Amino acid sequence: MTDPKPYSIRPIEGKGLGFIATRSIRFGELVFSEPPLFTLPTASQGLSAILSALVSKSDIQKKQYLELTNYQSQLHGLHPVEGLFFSNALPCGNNGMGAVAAKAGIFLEGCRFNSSCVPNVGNYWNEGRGIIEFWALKDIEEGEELCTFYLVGFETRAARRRKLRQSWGFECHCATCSLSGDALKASDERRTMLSILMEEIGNCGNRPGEGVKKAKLALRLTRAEGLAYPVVTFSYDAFQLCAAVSDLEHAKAWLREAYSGAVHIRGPEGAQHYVVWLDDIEQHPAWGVGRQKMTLEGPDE
Ligand SMILES: C[S@@+](CC[C@H](N)C(=O)[O-])C[C@H]1O[C@@H](n2cnc3c(N)ncnc32)[C@H](O)[C@@H]1O
Repeated sequence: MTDPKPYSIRPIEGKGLGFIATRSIRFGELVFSEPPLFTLPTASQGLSAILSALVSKSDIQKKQYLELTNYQSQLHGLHPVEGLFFSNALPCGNNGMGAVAAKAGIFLEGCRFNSSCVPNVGNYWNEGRGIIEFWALKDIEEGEELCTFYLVGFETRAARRRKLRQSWGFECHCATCSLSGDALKASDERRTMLSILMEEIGNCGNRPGEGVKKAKLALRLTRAEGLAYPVVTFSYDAFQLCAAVSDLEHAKAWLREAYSGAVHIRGPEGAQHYVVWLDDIEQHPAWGVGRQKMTLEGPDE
């Protein structure tokens, strides 16, 4: 029988432990899922709450917790048990929506993912099942390291490296951070532009045509940068702009695009939010809010 896990967790030079693909993994495949050892609400993650959560765990689980990587204690002078929590806890909720998750959890395997600024794996908290899922964000070859992205948003290499150094204590040498010369300049420019576009699209409610054009540019830049997860956000933005001016054909096309992106990076359950509107777009809260009827643009072929 073949090992159902498409990865092994092993030492990676300069990074401690990490995930290595033990076979090729397809874009959109579930790499694995895991229940938390425990979760804690964002508002109550102090030492006593962590100790209370650990008290009911088995000796093996406590040992595994204590064996996780702790860089926060040294960086911020925290008690080891607290440092371990803040070094490893993953957000449980508000997946990719920008807001702070309501809780964070410890996952004895999932906390071993290292970071890359061009991640090939994305984490998704499945609230209904109470598990975290890790989805392949691109085709991955056997032997490749599987990495998530510790940051959110779009920043230049200098800004990303500064944050990763300050918060996680390492210097990032991922494929994007290792670029130099014109290639690095182009990557930094794309990410800076993506950050500007993200804000501008949000302010385009009264200029929907301009907003959709900006979303299309953002999608081209996103793909050029090798990022999968922003496709859903920008497609959904374009959908809402089309829905606001009652452009059914293009609203539908954009919603399909957002749904297909979400299925790949969060699986069918995680994409439900998008599919529920497909047959009933006129019921979406954005439908017709612009009052004026207009015909905008659909996604690029
Ligand atoms: C949540 S842990 C990830 C798993 C960790 N490698 C381990 O052995 O448990 C975060 C730590 O992993 C290391 N790390 C993560 N991504 C890295 C990267 N791209 N390069 C070097 N070290 C990295 C850093 O030490 C960081 O503080």
